[in-house]
Amino acid sequence: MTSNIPQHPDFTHELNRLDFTKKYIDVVIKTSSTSKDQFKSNIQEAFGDADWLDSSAAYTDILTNASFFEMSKEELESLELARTKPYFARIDFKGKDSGEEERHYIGKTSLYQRENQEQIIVDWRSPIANLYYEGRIGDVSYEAEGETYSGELTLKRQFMIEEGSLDEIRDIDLTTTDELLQESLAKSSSNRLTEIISTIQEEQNRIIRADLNKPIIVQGAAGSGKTTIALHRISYFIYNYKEYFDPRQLMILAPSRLFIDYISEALPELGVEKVRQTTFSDYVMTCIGRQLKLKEDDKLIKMVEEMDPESLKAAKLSGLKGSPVFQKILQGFLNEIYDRFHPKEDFIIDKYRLYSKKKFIKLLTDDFFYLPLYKRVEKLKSILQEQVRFNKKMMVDKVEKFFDEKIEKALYNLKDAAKRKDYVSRALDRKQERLKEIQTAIRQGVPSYMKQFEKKKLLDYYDELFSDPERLAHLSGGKLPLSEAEELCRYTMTHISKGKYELEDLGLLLYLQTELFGIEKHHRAKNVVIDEAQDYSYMQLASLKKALETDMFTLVGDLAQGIHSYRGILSWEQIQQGIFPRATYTELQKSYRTTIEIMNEANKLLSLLPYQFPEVTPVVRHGDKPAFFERGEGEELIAQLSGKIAESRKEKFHTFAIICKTMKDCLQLYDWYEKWSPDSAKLLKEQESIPKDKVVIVPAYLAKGLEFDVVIALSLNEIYKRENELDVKLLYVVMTRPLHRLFFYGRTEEDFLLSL
Ligand SMILES: Nc1ncnc2c1ncn2[C@@H]1O[C@H](COP(=O)(O)OP(=O)(O)OP(=O)(O)O)[C@@H](O)[C@H]1O
Repeated sequence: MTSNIPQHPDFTHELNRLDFTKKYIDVVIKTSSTSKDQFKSNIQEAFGDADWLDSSAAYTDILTNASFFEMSKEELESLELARTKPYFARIDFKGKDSGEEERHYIGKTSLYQRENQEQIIVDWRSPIANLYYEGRIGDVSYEAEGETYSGELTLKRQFMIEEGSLDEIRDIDLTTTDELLQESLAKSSSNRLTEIISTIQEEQNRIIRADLNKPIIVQGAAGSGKTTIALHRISYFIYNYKEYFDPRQLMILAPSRLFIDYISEALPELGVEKVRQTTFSDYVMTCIGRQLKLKEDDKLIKMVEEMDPESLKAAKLSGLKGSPVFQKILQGFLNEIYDRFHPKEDFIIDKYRLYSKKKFIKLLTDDFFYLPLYKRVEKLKSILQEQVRFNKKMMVDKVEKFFDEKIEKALYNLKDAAKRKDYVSRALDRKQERLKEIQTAIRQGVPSYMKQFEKKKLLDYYDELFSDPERLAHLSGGKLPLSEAEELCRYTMTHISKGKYELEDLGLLLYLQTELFGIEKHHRAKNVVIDEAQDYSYMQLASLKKALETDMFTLVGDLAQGIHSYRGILSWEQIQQGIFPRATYTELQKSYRTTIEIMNEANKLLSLLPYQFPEVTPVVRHGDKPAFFERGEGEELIAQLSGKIAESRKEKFHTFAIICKTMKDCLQLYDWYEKWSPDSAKLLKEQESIPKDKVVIVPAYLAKGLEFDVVIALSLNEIYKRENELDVKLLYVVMTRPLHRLFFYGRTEEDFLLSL
């Protein structure tokens, strides 16, 4: 790698190029906000004093071929964002066939010179930009629109551009060991996901650009960039499919609203702000069309705080509702419901058989089976209505004809006038009666036939499912013992009878909703990204796939951080085999977030977990070793913490979190903060945004997925126990949150399973 700045021989050339690009962007922005007639004078104004361009062909081109600008609002917005840093890299590629050397400047968005269609900036998501991420100097190839282009990569150059001015140029070979990455990682966090487009690594790039028509499962170590990659993959997807998909058809499922808030700032930068962002529970409620009261999800908290056997039991029971056995149970349950929709009689109106039950059942179980049950029934109802409409005239005509003929005959045959009159009058009455009868039969035929079918609501069916343990055990085909079924029914009925549901119920409700009533089309996303996927249960994922009618999922997660594993995923294999057989499985073991010293400590915890993952490899970046301090109480502790934070602020760190094992400890600490250092800390509860200027106090289970410059792991009343898997996972989460510094404050090192 060379980095001789600013003496780099091309520095002036690149400076001019940057100047040209910036001015061109200005013209584009200005022109589109004024009018096309203004274009020429804008150009002259912008480039008038640029003597380096005077003689260049590009300048003449611009002036002579001024053409109409058509930019969408989105294009314009991204161009405005790109003004201060139009590109970050350049690659030179010499095509084998053409033999010509092409220069490509890679940035966040593309920009064409409208006059000659030459690219001024190439989008990072374009096929050729892949060479920047994957290619090394020498022979390379890339694919675009099904064709392979071979050639030689002769230059790979990075630009350090800040606020529109070129600071430095570096020619590199591999992106993996570049200084740009080191510098980017060394920066302090502003609590938000940072921009990584210029430093995306090869293994990450492969996931971002992996086949967009296939699901992908990523097991990634803490800090390996899962969240970041997931967002970039969406951005890549949008770029590639912008003509086919509206971004609103894509969906990000985040673990909490707090997390959505955390990622939301990164979204517009990537052009993915229109993507639907929601949580699993909000999404299910949208699909079922009603707001359910959710039982407080306190199982994890109780398990952590009290270790009480009741919570353990509850967790186990709820966990069952997420396990694959429930797919079997639900399918059996649905089959029983379907059977109840087999009519007992043919559809007869008056004495006419308009539709046979056999045909009805065939349509129900065969031709229309692709539809949700109640939609099938609706369809059948309209078929019957159609039959009635079609035969109505015939039925009425027949009655009329019958009586008219009778009357005619009487008029002709009966000689006695009085008798004839009497007969005719009775026949006319009878005719009216029959016509009335038949009209009523016509009107009521369909509704009364349909009455034989139940009309229940989703929640009624859910009640039904958990009201009979014997049936539940039977439906499981022996996989759920009766004793467990009894416990599960009792447990579930206790809360649903009060109108309250727990997260574990939602997956099953979504499944039933899909099969019985269907999901409205506009709620169905075409492509779904799930972050922290390890916390999803098998049934949640199976239901989502069914509801969305697609397997186009990007699942990213880390089993080592699976603190909800009582209900979550135990192995990716099971998910791949059972739900996403087309999925590609990838592992990321490199961690970008934290320093070697911190990662080495966190890695020690992995050996206490039952997974066979290799140790996480931190990207080479050093920092201070994590340190332990014996803590004081009350005012003394607050003084200790404030001192440490002030010290860190001097090191130019901006974001600080004190992470306790439990909310109880957090509350205690927050109390002390309020008393001894009011207004300097913020206690983070679910669904709040993260303040940038305060020290954040947060329990471990809520800190998952977040990152801070400096993390203080604090133990007041709660310690982490080696023998408890959940404790180890929680501590692992805590220790992998910091970017730069990690401190422990407690009574003894062993309380944090440390031997520093
Ligand atoms: N290629 C990269 N270049 C620069 N920074 C990167 C790169 N990859 C990841 N990072 C940074 O590493 C940090 C961790 O990324 P991210 O939060 O996406 O990881 P994660 O795998 O989701 O972590 P966790 O499992 O802890 O939630 C972020 O600060 C991110 O900006």
